[in-house]
Amino acid sequence: MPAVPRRAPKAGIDPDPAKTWLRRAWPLLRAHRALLITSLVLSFAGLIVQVQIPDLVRVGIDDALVERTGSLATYAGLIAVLAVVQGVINYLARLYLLRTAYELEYDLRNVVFGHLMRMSYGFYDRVQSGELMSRATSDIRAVQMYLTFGPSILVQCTIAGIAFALMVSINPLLAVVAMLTMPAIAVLGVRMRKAIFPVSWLIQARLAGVATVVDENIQGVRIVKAFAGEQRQIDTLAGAADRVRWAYTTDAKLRSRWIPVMDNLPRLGLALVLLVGGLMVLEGHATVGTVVAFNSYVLMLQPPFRMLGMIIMMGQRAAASAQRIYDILDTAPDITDRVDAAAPPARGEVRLRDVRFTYPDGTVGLDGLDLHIRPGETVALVGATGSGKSTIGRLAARFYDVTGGQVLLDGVDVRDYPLATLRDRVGIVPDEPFLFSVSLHDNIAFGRPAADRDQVVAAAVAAGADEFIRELPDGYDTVVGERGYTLSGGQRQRVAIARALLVNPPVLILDDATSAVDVRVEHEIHESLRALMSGRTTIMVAHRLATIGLADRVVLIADGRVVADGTHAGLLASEPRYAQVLAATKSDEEVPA
Ligand SMILES: Nc1ncnc2c1ncn2[C@@H]1O[C@H](COP(=O)(O)OP(=O)(O)OP(=O)(O)O)[C@@H](O)[C@H]1O
Repeated sequence: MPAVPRRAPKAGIDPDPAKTWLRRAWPLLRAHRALLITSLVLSFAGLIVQVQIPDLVRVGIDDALVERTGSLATYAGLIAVLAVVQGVINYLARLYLLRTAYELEYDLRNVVFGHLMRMSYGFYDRVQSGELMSRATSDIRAVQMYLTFGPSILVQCTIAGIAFALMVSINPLLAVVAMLTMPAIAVLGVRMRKAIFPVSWLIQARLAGVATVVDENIQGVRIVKAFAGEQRQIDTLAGAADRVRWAYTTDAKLRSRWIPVMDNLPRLGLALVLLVGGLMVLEGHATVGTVVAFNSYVLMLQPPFRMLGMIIMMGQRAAASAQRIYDILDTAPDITDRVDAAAPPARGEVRLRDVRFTYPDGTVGLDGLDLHIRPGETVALVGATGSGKSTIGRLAARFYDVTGGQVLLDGVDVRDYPLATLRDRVGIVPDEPFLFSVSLHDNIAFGRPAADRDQVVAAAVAAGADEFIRELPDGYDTVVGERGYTLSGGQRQRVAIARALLVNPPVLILDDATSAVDVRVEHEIHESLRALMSGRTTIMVAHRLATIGLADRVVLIADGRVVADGTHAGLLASEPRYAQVLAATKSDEEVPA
């Protein structure tokens, strides 16, 4: 995959959980303060220009129309110029504000994703991916909106102060009359948001529900079809969609009740200004221009008062979203890296010493397991389902840390290796390989992005993948469908083996990695592995006799412990439990000679 040049996040979140959410977000805002302050200053300048316009209209009317002393064209021209200036300033203010918003969002997204990537298997065992997606999108958006639009709305609210000051300087009594409806607007604005807010939350939650149903059914479409579950799943979606419809309708009802009230209050304000202002004009205490200008001010004052409610609700939503984001960021990765530790020369010796391991949910994985695998050995791990075979590989690659005992690689505890070195030395191919929706070349080169085509092909040849890849329309450049579903199970496994081989690890763990490959191909893969990279330690979780036949040594695992160790023939003769496990695998294949 080509490296995309990117900028690192400029700042993160304050790590102190005792601080308020805004204080914790402060470093982010500070990192982008230049942009934000520029935008706010510009926005303020735009407001100053904006409040001048009604005043100019007032002077224009009184001067050019009533007194007939000034030139109408001059006033009209001046107003037009101010409008253009305000337009340009607003354009720039908006541009800077949006840039701040997206820069902040970029940082936040990278910080969250970077943290997610550092989290270990145990974390992903606990959390739900749908929930994480939502945190990574809508929660980040909610925080970003409040951090950038919040200050901007506050600046816009200052227009109320500026306009009021100007009105007082023109006509104090009329200024008070013009402001009369504002407190009502502010109070109703807050009430409206309070009424609508829970419903908008409900809409969000229910939309997420629909997304989960759609997502699961698209991911699991093969199962749905296999069990003819289409109609049932359509009904499930209809139920979820109905809940969204109800929430939207309730929202619409609330809005249609509140919005006309909010829209009509300003008209009451206009009527009051016309009545009181008109009487003052008739009595000679005000000019016609003043009444017209105050009309504009009344309209100009509405939005800030209306937005008060919005900003309060945005703040509440952002606080809840921020808390959910912080919950992720505050979860420290439980697999810690010893970046600067020195690693011994790689030989490929693996030793598990009285290893105990309990999964985060309390399930016992290994229970005092002792195992020594010499460099270059090929060992098959055999055992009933759930006996702990895969767990051994996961602990050797340090996807989890042991709860007791030690896993040693070349005599050094795996916890004392830099993680990158360890993962280079212990290659693992899971039984259900995951392929990315990129080309086969890029899938194979995932662990060595700089590898050239020859190296990729060599790995594919060794994994028995070259032949079928060449037959694909675009060969190695063929882009596989999501999760590699355009390939067969056996083909996906071979690509995954090639991916592990390209890294050329001294210890290779094949976790039932050839289960979907037919016996002949499996044999070929192992033959080429043997020939190509002799001296590699290979640990195979094996269910099939054919796979077991490739091993120098067989280790029988039961209840998280080693119960027997020897050759296939030896165990068959001496260990009844071995024969039982083999019988349970339902394999009727012969061991290759
Ligand atoms: N992520 C996990 N969270 C909780 N328990 C787990 C997890 N993975 C495995 N286990 C449990 O740990 C035990 C050992 O599992 P492991 O996957 O090592 O078995 P296995 O011998 O490889 O089985 P199989 O042959 O079926 O793959 C089982 O009881 C299993 O249910």
